[in-house]
This record gives sequence, C-alpha cells and structure tokens, in this order.
Amino acid sequence: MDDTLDLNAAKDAVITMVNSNTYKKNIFENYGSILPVVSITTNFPIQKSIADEFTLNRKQRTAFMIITSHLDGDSRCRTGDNSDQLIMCIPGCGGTGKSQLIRALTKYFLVTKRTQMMRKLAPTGIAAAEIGGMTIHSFLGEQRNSGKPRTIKAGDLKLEKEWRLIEYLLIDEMSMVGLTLLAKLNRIISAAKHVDPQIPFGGVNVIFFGAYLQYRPVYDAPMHTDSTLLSKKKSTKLPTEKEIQQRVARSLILQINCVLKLTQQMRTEDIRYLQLLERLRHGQCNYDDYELLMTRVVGQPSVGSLRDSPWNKAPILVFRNEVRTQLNCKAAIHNATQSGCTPTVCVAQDTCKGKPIEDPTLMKKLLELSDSKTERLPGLLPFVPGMPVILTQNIAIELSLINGINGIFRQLVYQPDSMSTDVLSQAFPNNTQYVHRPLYALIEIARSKIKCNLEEVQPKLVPIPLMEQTFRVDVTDILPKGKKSTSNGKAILSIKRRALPFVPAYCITTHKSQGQTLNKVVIDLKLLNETDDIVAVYVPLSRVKRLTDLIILRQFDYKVLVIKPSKSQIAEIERLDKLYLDTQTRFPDWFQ
Ligand SMILES: Nc1ncnc2c1ncn2[C@@H]1O[C@H](COP(=O)(O)OP(=O)(O)OP(=O)(O)O)[C@@H](O)[C@H]1O
Repeated sequence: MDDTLDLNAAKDAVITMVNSNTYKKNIFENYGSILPVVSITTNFPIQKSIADEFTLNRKQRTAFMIITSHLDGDSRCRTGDNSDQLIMCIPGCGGTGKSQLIRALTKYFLVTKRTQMMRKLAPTGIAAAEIGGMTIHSFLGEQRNSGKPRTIKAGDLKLEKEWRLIEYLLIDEMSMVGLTLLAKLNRIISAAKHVDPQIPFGGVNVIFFGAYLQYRPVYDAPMHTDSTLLSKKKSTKLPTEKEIQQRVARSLILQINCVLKLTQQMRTEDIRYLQLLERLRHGQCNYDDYELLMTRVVGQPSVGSLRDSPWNKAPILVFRNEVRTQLNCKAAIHNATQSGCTPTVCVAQDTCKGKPIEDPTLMKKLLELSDSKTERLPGLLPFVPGMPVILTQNIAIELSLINGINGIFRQLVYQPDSMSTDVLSQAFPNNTQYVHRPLYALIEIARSKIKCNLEEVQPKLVPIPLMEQTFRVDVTDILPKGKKSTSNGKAILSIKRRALPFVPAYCITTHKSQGQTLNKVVIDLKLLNETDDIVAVYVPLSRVKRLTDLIILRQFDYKVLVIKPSKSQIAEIERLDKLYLDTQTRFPDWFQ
C-alpha cells in the first residue's frame, strides 16, 4: 500500500485548471498573444499512469504529484507564499532517484504538451546530460571562463523570446550551483519576463534537486552559505557588487516554500553499508564502521591484489590533480610496455603571441603543467589502445560529447613529423615516441548520442578533433637571472594551446567522480593535511552499490569518519527539515 495513491486525494485532483496563474496573465497580455482558454482538465489518469510507468516510490510520487498538480493549477498547490509560485527543493543523496523523478516529470510535460514551459538545467555538462538538459552557463548564453558576462538590456527581444513560454525550471546538482551564478540567472529571468525585480526568479517556478554533502562550486559560494559570511571585509566598508549579488541569491534560497526529502535508496542493496553511509553523512560513524571499512584495505585477506582482476581495471580516486596526472602517465606507459607497444605520447602545440614556444625550459614547464592549470588541455598525453579516457571539454553537448564523459581510446590519426625526438619529460622512458602533429583520435564513447547508418563505421567510435584554449602561466621561476619581472614580482605569459581534449582515466580525482556510479573503485581515505571537509570522505565512499565494490589503498585514521558537516551545512539541513515538515502538513493526502 505504501506506493499507492489515496483515492480520495485522487478525486480531489481530478478537476484541475490549466494556466490559472493570475500574475502571469500580464505577461501574456504584454505579448499580445491570445490568452489560453481556461480549460478544465482531468489529468489524474495521466499523472497516475506516468507515476506507475516510472515505478515511482512513495516520496517520488508525492513530489511528482505536487509539481504536476501545481502545473495543472490545483488549488492545493497554490496556497503558499510568493503569489503561489513554487520554489521547491528536493534534497536526496546519490541514488535516491532524483534523476528518475526528473524523467517522470519530463514525460508529464511532454504528454500534456507543455514541454515548452519547462527547462532542465545543471551546473556541469555531465550532470546536464544525465537529465537531458543544458548547463546553466550555456542557457544564459555565456562561456564559462570568457570573463564577458552577457549584458542585460531592457527590451532585449531575443532574451524575451527565449523565456517567453518558460514557467518551470528544474535545476539539478544544486550543491554545485553557486550564489553568483544563481543571482545572474535571477537577473536575466526578471529582465526577460518584465516583472517586479522583487519577485524571485521573475515569477518562474523553480525546483532544485541535489544534496548538500557534495563538492562545492569551484569559484563561487555554495547555496547554503550563511549571509553573514558573504563579506570578509570589515562591516564599515561598502560591499562589492559580487557580495551584493551573492546576498541577493541567498535571499532567493531563503524563499524556498516547499521541500520534499528523498530518502529511499534506489541504487544500493547493501543495507549494512547504507547505514554506515547514513552515519557518515552526520559525522557519526562508530568503531564497528571503521573496522568494517578496514577489511577493505589492500593487504587484508578478503581483498585481492591490485594487480589482479577486477581491481587492475578499476579507476583509482585521488585528491590532487598532480597525483592523478602522474599515476595516469605511469599506468599508460606500463600498459603500453606490457602489450609490446612503443610508449607513445601526443604533444600539445603551444604558442605565445602567435609564435611557437622554442625555449626548451619554457616548453618543458608548459608541457608538464597539470591539465587543471591549462584549461583542461593536457600538454603530454600518453596513449595506448584500450586506455580508458575522460573528455575534458564540451565538444557537442547535444550528442553527449561533454566534459566528464568516459570513453575508450582506440586509435590516433596523425601526420608523421620530422621534429626531434628529444626526451620532453623525465616522466617517460627514453624510448618514448612523441607525436607532434595529431589530427584526431578515435574514441569509443558508449553514451554518445551519435547515430550513423554507414555499415563500416561503428556508431560509438567518435573522431575527437584538436581543440584550442588560452591559459595564463606564471613563469617567474624560470626567468634567466637579471631578467626583470613586472612590478608585483611576477612574469605572466598568455599561452594558446592546441591539443586533444581528453586525458587518461585510470585515475580520476574524487571531485570528478562526483555524481558517477562506479562498478569497482580503488579509493584513498588518507586526507590531505588541511582537509576537514566531510565531502572528501563521503564522495569516494558513496560511488559504489556495495562495500565489496571498493578497496582502500592504505590504512587511514578513524577520525576521518567522524568529520562533522560545516555549521552552514547543518543550519541549511535543519532549515530544509523544518520546511519539509511544513510541506507534509500542507499536502497531508499525498504523504499518507
Ligand atoms: N522509482 C524507481 N523505480 C525503479 N528504478 C529506480 C527508481 N528510482 C530510481 N531508480 C533507479 O535507481 C538508480 C538511481 O536513481 P537515480 O539515478 O535517479 O538517482 P539520483 O538520486 O539521481 O542519483 P545521483 O545523485 O547519484 O545521480 C538508477 O538506476 C534509477 O534508474
């Protein structure tokens, strides 16, 4: 009975009104379009059949009913604050079925012919692909690091057209959405919809999905940041524009008026391990949990050797990009040697002010930089057929050729060149062959959406071209003695790089692993000295379905299992818990 809907509630839901949002009437009038005829519709059978088709569990169903009934104008969903605007949060840790719920909602919008009213957004390409949506940046028409924000002008017809029909935004992976980005989204919707800037998100209904115990946005403040912490300066100083925007965004988050926590684990069957993860989230693991995890440390009798299957094919998760790059190089060279191939490395083409880099010291420094410092284009890319790789750029989002997607390297197509084969890096053996003129690589990407009717061409074998990026690098340390640096003591060069946009994936950072379910994984729980973020422990441990799917590289301290969430994380969790109780009181039928 748990998963079935209450029939009385069903009868109440049968009569619904379409487009009964009164304050949005003005918007339709502004455009001179014909007001939709207020229709009375009986959508409950559709709601039920879609909830059944996606086998939604009780809480997924409740969330589904709240959102779809709000869409249908059900009066019970329109008695809250903000002129009945739905600003909803659906927190749930990995595997609680958030993506499944989004799939069911998408179907409802589709079947009821209202797809145009909804957009699905996520902060990263990989998260956007997971739900068939777009990144927030590309939706806002901005390049991530271009430094050129889209200007918002009154009467921007293109902007108005883009937003004209949109009334619902589903935003996934909220932990990675920063306050500055959210403020920008808010400003753009307000301008596009011509509504009072006081109305959050221009009156558009917004539903956030995700978990707070995930890595935070890289260059932005997380959504749960306490407003009082948003200014580091003395209170006498005027806040910067960025601080003001972040405070505005935080005040938007405080307007969330409906919360539904997803708690039923849909991915993992290992109950004992689930309980451990639940305690871990609160920093409350006990000694039994520690002993259980210690049985998975390499060297224990129950754990096989790292050299043997399945662990020799499992990705290793590490914390630092430099360690990742080194381990990947070692693994690629080792595998090439094992399979009798000459170790081969593809070399990036770097230029400065249009001229190729010729100075050997500078060339070596640039090529050895971790790709995390070069706009994610690797300087030296070792390769061997069969190597797991991960794309580092968005090539074609609609085809799922996006930053973060996995593939298998099959072949490099390149022009032979006459450049010297001097050793470019000590990281590679002396007999390494360097390829300076690559054309493209053939990568097998199982999740790509490319279709191909040619019999001889495998549809999942994708040609990946070279890409170009510009990055800045501090070269003060390699300046010849006596050469002057700038007044602040630094010499910065702007380098343009052309290179293949992928890296080996024998080893990935825990940060990159966020949001992925891995079949088998090797993890490290020895944290970097300064780390006291629970996320660094929780993310690697929660990538698998069962404890037996992971092994731990080395011994670790008990104390890493009792790191507490931060004050602002706890405060936000408590605030959402309270709103969740309010939501249950507001929709008693659907919570029965
Ligand atoms: N109601 C359901 N019925 C059947 N399978 C489900 C249901 N909900 C989720 N699943 C399955 O459980 C797995 C995890 O669900 P899903 O990917 O939606 O979780 P998630 O909360 O989005 O996880 P993550 O945050 O890690 O992406 C998926 O394989 C999904 O198909």
